Amino acid sequence: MPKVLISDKMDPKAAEIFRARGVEVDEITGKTPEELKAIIGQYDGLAIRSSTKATKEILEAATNLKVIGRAGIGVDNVDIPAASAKGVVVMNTPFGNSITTAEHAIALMFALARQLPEADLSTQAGKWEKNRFMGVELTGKTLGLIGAGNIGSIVADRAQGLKMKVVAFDPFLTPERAIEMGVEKVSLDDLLLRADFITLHTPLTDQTRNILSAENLAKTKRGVRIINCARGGLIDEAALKEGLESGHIAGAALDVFAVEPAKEHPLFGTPNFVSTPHLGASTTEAQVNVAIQVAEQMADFLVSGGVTNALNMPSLSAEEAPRLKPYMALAEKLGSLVGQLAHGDLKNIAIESEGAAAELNQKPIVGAVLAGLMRVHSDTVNMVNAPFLAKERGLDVREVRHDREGDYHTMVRVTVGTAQGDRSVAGTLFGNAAPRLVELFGIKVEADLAGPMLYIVNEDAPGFIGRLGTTLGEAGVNIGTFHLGRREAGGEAILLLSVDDVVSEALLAQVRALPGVKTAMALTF
Ligand SMILES: NC(=O)C1=CN([C@@H]2O[C@H](COP(=O)(O)OP(=O)(O)OC[C@H]3O[C@@H](n4cnc5c(N)ncnc54)[C@H](O)[C@@H]3O)[C@@H](O)[C@H]2O)C=CC1
Ligand SMILES: O=C(O)C(=O)COP(=O)(O)O
Repeated sequence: MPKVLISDKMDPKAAEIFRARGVEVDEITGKTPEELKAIIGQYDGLAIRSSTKATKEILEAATNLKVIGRAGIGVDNVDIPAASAKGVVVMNTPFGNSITTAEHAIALMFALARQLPEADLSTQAGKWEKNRFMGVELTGKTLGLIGAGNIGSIVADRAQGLKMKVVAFDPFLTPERAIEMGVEKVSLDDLLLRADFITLHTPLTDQTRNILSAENLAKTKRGVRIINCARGGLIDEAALKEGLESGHIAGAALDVFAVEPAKEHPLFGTPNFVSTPHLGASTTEAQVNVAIQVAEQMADFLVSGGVTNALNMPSLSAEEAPRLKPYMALAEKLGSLVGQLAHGDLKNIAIESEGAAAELNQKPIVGAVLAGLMRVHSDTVNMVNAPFLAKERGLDVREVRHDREGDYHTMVRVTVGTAQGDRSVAGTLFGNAAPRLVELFGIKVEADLAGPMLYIVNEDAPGFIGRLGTTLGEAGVNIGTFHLGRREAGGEAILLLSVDDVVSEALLAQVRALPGVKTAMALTF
């Protein structure tokens, strides 16, 4: 039974769902990194919010871990490259708390416009300072949106309801989407110059870190009010404090800080500064949403291999997973075969499907081919990290789905571009289940790809098979299966033998020395 650790406070629905789906679950929150490291090895899944940091060190200790589920959106607390390198799927719940977070940004905007926290404090202190708190209207003001994704677009919609003009800076925002959202797409400089309020809604990445730097804050309009419900680290906090103190910035509201928990902070006590302790996602509705979603997604993956909302792997529904499983085995074997046979740098790879295979989700098939191919270079490659490694190596990957009916009811073909030209292998499923190689470099063969194998290209001539059998027999190598293919009689022949033990280099040298042998290689599957 798979076992999951919930290491951050989560709605009880998550544990309920895990148990109902046959997943064992422990809820242990508040552990230090050292304590987490000591126990993580027992778990197949780790369910987190923003407090747990899934660092490289934690991942190294996570010897059984298959999936990390983030009950929320931001995954900057997960070392995704390290997880990918270890073949751990990382999932989030991209929509469950977006309305709630957008509403928090709007709430903070009002808090700044009308100085609500200070007014509340003063009133409850019995001061009745009616003349101290002079606010500003939102109607007619310009809201500068940095990041116009899910949350940013909900904020834009609500702000338009408040009759604000919204300008947005987001390099990935298309002009069409900007029109649909009713916002004006602008440059960052333009936004800084024009916005009365600025709200941040980007993930924390190398590109967004310090996006409101001291230099950029200096470009803002005098009297600007700034809201950050995205991530600490997007704003230079020291420069923000200076701006508030000089009066250039009329107000700032932070829900997030560069270092959390922020129990002490230079900004605390600064005039016109409002803060909340990372409450953006903290509503009953959002927490129920993300708890249900993360548990369903993780259980799908651990129980049936379904993949939803993964950040480092293509999606695969729980219904598709069983049908795709034999195809993934076939794809991986074909990838492995070309990886072992093709020499030198591969520049491109095409994965073609026809018949029943063409009707399936191609992404997992492509992922499995790449995993097979890349595993030749590294043991730690799997479906999760293979596409990243392929990209890193500059491999151009193409997927093609054919409508045509071929010789087989289902077929997957893998073609790699090598210095010697294109090399292609193809396979089918017997009985919709058993992977079988049917074509190797243009020659029809029929072979299982399993265990240690010997691959030989030779000139088709009488007596060769006998001599090969004797050589292997004398070396004590037992032949399991024997597959022969040739282009034409007397031409080039291909032999694929499954053998009981890995063929040694010394024996390979003997095989290569047999008359007519052009190539001899040991393969493993
Ligand atoms: N305070 C809280 O409790 C919560 C905070 N968040 C934070 O909000 C962030 C945004 O969430 P979503 O809108 O759902 O994400 P999203 O992925 O839908 O949108 C992010 C947007 O940022 C844009 N972006 C990326 N790089 C950019 C750059 N260099 N400059 C400008 N824009 C850039 C993207 O194009 C995208 O449109 C999350 O990554 C998370 O860190 C999310 C939920 C709760
Ligand atoms: O979903 C997000 O990105 C959040 O920042 C919410 O964080 P939390 O789950 O409340 O710790």
